[in-house]
Amino acid sequence: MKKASSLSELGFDADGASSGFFRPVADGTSTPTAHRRRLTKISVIGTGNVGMAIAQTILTRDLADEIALVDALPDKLRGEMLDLQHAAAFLPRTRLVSDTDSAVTKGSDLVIITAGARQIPGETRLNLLQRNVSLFRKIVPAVAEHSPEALLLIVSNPVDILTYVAWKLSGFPASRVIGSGTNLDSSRFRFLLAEHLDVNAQDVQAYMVGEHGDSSVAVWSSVSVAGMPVLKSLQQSHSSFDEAALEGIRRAVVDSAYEVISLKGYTSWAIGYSVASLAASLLRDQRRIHPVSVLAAGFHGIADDHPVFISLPARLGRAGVLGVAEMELTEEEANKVRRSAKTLWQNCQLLGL
Ligand SMILES: NC(=O)C1=CN([C@@H]2O[C@H](COP(=O)(O)OP(=O)(O)OC[C@H]3O[C@@H](n4cnc5c(N)ncnc54)[C@H](O)[C@@H]3O)[C@@H](O)[C@H]2O)C=CC1
Ligand SMILES: CC(=O)C(=O)O
Repeated sequence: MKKASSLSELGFDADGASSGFFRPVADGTSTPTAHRRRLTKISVIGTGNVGMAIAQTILTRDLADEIALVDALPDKLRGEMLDLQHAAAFLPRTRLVSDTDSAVTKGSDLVIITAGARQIPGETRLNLLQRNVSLFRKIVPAVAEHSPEALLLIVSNPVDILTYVAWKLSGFPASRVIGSGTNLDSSRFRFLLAEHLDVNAQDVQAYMVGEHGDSSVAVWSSVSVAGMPVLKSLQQSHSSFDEAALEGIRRAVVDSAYEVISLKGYTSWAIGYSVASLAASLLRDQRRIHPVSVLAAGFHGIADDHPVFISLPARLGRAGVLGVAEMELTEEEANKVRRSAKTLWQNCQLLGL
């Protein structure tokens, strides 16, 4: 049975401020609507494991005045909203709304899409393509209509292809359509290196670029700690850091997602933090550099007429992607990025968008 979740649903005055508990100052200027600043609204489409980890992290980081949640399952959706609302006494004030109708997202500054099928153990991200493209055909045009000025942040997998799909279906400029990409893979890479070097992962500069998935590329040539190139010193001190060892570490980064999925059924906490950090950089105009999925045509020899989204380090701010770093890659690294881009581009062409 649906129970009321607010006093107004129980028939009480909708506006507590008019209850007589507070009165405007004598000249009447302190009404509840006076000097209202523009509020920041974030919408999360899909309130499964990933969507809720993102919503929860955004709440604790105080990134939005309003969060709108959308899912196809009404009971689960309402349950998730209420559960978060009940933490109100411990969190910054954030209005939470939810609906199965994406009209609830109207006027969003940032729309994060996590809806869709996820991998079962052993499945690759690319296996999800057809199911999730069908969902995106329903979701993206509607959210774009409700929030024509929003930034779109895509998380559902395969994230690079779905970012392309969202770009096409929304009609938004590429600077406002971003895939969470290898921001997460790069954190996994930094974690492994930080453990080995016994330093804080935040002090390890290291990027995974290319596809968020099996063909992601570890940019060893750019790994540094305290401004010192890590690869050179590792190779000088341990002869075991040969090509095979480096590929083994890259593979460990890729496999870490599969391991978590085989152990708990899905990944959620790390992607929650990853996406919240992207939301902060975007909405707070931080101009931080994140490896995210961006329109990469023309970079690293990817053909200008191959519109494909893959991860490269990008400068993010309130307008979205403010620029893509012209990162120095070795010839081998650039070749791998081009190969990934070609495979993803071929997949995108088959969609006929
Ligand atoms: N890019 C990345 O780094 C990561 C991406 N993912 C991807 O995120 C996606 C979600 O994963 P989980 O949350 O674990 O899955 P989940 O199954 O827990 O949640 C998916 C949610 O989407 C909802 N949904 C389905 N159709 C919908 C529609 N038309 N409108 C609104 N909601 C709808 C479902 O009801 C469900 O609640 C998957 O595609 C997964 O592969 C997961 C982790 C990391
Ligand atoms: C599932 C997924 O894409 C990840 O955790 O990397």
